[in-house]
Amino acid sequence: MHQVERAIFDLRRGMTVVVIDGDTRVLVQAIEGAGEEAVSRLAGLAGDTPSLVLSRHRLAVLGEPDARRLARLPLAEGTDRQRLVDLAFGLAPEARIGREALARWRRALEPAQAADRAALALMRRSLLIPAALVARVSEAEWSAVQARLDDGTWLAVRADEAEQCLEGGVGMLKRVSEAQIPLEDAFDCRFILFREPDGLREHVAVVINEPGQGDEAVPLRLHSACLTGDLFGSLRCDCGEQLRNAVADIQALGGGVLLYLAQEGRGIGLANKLRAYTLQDGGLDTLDADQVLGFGDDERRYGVAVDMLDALGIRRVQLLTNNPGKMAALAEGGIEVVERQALFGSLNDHNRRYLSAKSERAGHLLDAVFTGDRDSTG
Ligand SMILES: Nc1nc2c(ncn2[C@@H]2O[C@H](COP(=O)(O)OP(=O)(O)OP(=O)(O)O)[C@@H](O)[C@H]2O)c(=O)[nH]1
Ligand SMILES: [Zn+2]
Repeated sequence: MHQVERAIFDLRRGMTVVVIDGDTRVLVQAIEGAGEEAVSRLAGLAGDTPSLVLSRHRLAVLGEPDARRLARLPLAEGTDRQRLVDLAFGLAPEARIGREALARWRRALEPAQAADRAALALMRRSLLIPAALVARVSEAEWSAVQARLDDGTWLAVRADEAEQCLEGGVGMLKRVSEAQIPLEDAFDCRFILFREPDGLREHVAVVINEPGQGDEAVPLRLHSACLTGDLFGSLRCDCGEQLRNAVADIQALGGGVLLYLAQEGRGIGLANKLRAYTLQDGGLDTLDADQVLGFGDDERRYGVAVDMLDALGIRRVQLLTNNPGKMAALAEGGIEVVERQALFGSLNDHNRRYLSAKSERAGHLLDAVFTGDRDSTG
């Protein structure tokens, strides 16, 4: 897996990576940051016309009615950067590209192969826009490509290994360091840092009052990182308030655990969350904005949370959340969710639309926020 992690750094820097699947060798480049000449440059290096690998969410935005899987869109020679953006993550593709032309693009779609799936997995793990420029290396160009691999200019990764990178080595989380950190609302707190084996993400368990000694369900909060809300008190969401309320609630319950998970922007990363905010300012809601960028409603996975609970010896929990998806994910991971306790922030003019989309479209249990009955639990 070592090569995969290095490939992620290369892709984030805008470099080309080679994905190998048996006899198929594919040059891969992130769409984000691709220059004006990216398509013709990659065509020259590979000796073949590049394609664009798009997620099923983005394909649905392009009007593909039956988009269940990712697919590969062969690009015309000389496709410029603006057209790449129009296809990969731009707003209103039909208006930009034209109805007929877009239908032609859709008819040209080809099923994705292992190297294409690998390319998209690498983009997601890299927290880049989930679209990849790919080009099959021709026989004629293979020796030139091989020379760049041999001299260390480029890296090669195996498609099957790259495809697995989204799992991030679940089950191999490293417990790295810890310290006592008294908080305003909970004096006896221990912060324990866990690192994913590929070194890309770190998560923190905040253990309040050393719970989990008996059979009692442990009060637990899973909190996904939100830099803007947690740190700056952004009014666009309710995260900062939820974070502080969770600490106070766990303290009031006698102690428990807060897992602070590196899942910024429901797993799409801060760069993409800021892009999504700008799309929301143009009229989209929180879910549609993510879809325009090629993401699903919620890109989070909770395997690391289950691993952290395992490391802390916690099997039964009282979960502080309004999100049924978190309860289901823990149950799937073998953690018994004995009870749920609601946890609210305040409603304001800036987060009303965000919270109503979560309530109406994503099934979050937020009725009490809108009726003002903030004490209710479910
Ligand atoms: N993509 C995206 N992410 C957002 C937006 N607003 C907030 N977030 C992220 O949404 C996540 C919210 O995390 P949580 O509060 O733990 O989870 P939740 O799904 O709201 O569920 P509960 O709070 O447990 O009820 C954080 O990662 C935020 O960064 C948005 O408009 N778009
Ligand atoms: Zn937030």
